[in-house]
Amino acid sequence: MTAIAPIITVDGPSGSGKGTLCQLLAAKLGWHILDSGAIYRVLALAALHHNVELDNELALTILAANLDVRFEVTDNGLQVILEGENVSREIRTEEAGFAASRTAVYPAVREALLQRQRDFRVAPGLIADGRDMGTVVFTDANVKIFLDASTEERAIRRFNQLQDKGFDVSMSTLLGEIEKRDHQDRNRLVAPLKPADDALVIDSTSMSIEDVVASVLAFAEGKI
Ligand SMILES: Nc1ncnc2c1ncn2[C@@H]1O[C@H](COP(=O)(O)OP(=O)(O)OP(=O)(O)O)[C@@H](O)[C@H]1O
Ligand SMILES: Nc1ccn([C@H]2C[C@H](O)[C@@H](COP(=O)(O)O)O2)c(=O)n1
Repeated sequence: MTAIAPIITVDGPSGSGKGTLCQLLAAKLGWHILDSGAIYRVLALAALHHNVELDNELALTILAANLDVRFEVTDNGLQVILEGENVSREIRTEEAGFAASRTAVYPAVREALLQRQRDFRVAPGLIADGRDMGTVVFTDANVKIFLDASTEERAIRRFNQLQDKGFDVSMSTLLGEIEKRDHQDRNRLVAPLKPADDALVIDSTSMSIEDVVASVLAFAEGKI
C-alpha cells in the first residue's frame, strides 16, 4: 500500500507572505509546492485571451476544466506556462490578482479546479499555498497554517515587491486594491478565506520571515 504524502497548507490574505514562506519550507523539507493562486490568475488571463467575460460562470468553468497550464520549477523561480506561452510575469500584477479573485467566486469554477490541485500531492510531500487549502482542498493536511498581517503592512510589502519587479505602482491605489480583494475573498459564498478550525494562526506583521519559518517548523514537529 502506498502511504499518502504529507502536506502543509498555508492560507491567508494577499501579501501576508504565503508564497515566500512556502518556498522556504519547500526548500528546507525538499517537498513540492502548489501555488494555487497562480492557477486562478492563469484562468483569468486565459479568459482575457479567449474573450470570456469574468462574470460568465459557464464559460469560465469550461475554460477551467480545459486549462492548458504547466508549472516549471527553475533557478529563476516558478515558471508558469499557459498554452505554450510563459506568462510568469504577466500574472503577477495586482490587476491579474483581482481578476483571479473574480473568477474564484464561482462554485463550478472552483469544483473544476479541485482535482488539478489535489494531483500535486505526491511524495515526499507538498506545501500548498492558497485561500482554501486547509478548509476545502486538503482538509486532512498534517499541518495547517493561516498566515496574516495588517493591511498596511501587506500593502507596504506588495509595494516594495512590485517596485523591485519594475512595475509602476502607487501606495494608495495598492492599499485600496488589497482591501477590495480581501473583501471579495473573505465574503464569497463558496470556500471563503478563513482559518481552518485546526490551523495555527500567525500574525506576521512584526515578524521576520525567518521567525515565521521557525514558528511553522516548531508547530509541525511530530506531525509530518
Ligand atoms: N515576514 C515578512 N516580513 C517582511 N516582508 C515579508 C515577510 N514575508 C513576506 N515578505 C515580503 O512580502 C512580499 C509579499 O510576500 P508574498 O508574495 O510571499 O505574499 P503572498 O501572501 O504570497 O501574496 P499573494 O497571495 O498575493 O501571492 C514579498 O516581497 C516578500 O518578500
Ligand atoms: N486557493 C485559492 C487561491 C487563490 N484564490 C483566488 C483569490 C485570490 O485573490 C486570487 C489570487 O491569489 P494569489 O496569487 O494572490 O494567492 O486567486 C482562491 O480563491 N483560492
